[in-house]
Amino acid sequence: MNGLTLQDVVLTYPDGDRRLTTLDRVSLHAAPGTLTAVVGPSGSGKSSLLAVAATLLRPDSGRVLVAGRDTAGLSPRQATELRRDRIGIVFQQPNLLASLTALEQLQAMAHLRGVSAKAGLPRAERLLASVGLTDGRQHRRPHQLSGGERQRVNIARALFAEPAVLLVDEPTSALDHDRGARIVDLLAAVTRDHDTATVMVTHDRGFAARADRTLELTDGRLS
Ligand SMILES: Nc1ncnc2c1ncn2[C@@H]1O[C@H](COP(=O)(O)OP(=O)(O)OP(=O)(O)O)[C@@H](O)[C@H]1O
Repeated sequence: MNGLTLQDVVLTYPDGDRRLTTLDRVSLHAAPGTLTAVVGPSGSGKSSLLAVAATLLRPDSGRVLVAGRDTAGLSPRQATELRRDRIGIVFQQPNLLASLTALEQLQAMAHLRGVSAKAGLPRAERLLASVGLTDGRQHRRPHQLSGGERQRVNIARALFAEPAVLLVDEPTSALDHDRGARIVDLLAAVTRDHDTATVMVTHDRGFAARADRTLELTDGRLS
């Protein structure tokens, strides 16, 4: 199955001499071209869910399939390659490099993949234009951009490798309500345009309602 699939995922953390169950038999399927919001309060396991989906954490049991590929048997190197090629990740705080312009942030992604920055330029320009970064703003460094614009660069950068799966952690936390709503709408649009299986975690129900569907995470259980 394409997209992202979690089957009966259990994740525990050590907690003194016991273990704390953070994800409790979580199953979900995110199809290509759909935006799924996972909403839940602080501590419900949202970041842990994304870390497991990103193959950054290995679950205690259950399966994680990325673009149809079972991630269980992957070596660390194969998991790194899968993340680089198939998974885009948008963190809460845009972790952009302070010294690079918006365009250069994307060109650096080309470089990471063994493509020259010059060869990556047209794609970088197209992607930035598609998230609304035009009129010279693509040549600005992060401190010369607004919080919403920085998040747009972050999203464009995550799309650079044409990922099958896009994982988004609280993309609106640094933004006021209107800018946050526009970022969620942008995520819905890029999800359709790039046919990504997008999972966005948020504690904000209003933003979650703008997604194609909303799932609730409560104490590690998804419903
Ligand atoms: N490395 C860790 N070791 C032990 N416990 C952890 C670890 N990381 C998270 N936890 C615990 O797992 C639970 C879920 O944490 P998680 O960060 O996934 O929640 P969250 O829903 O993303 O919260 P928030 O909205 O506050 O970011 C919490 O009880 C947290 O204390």
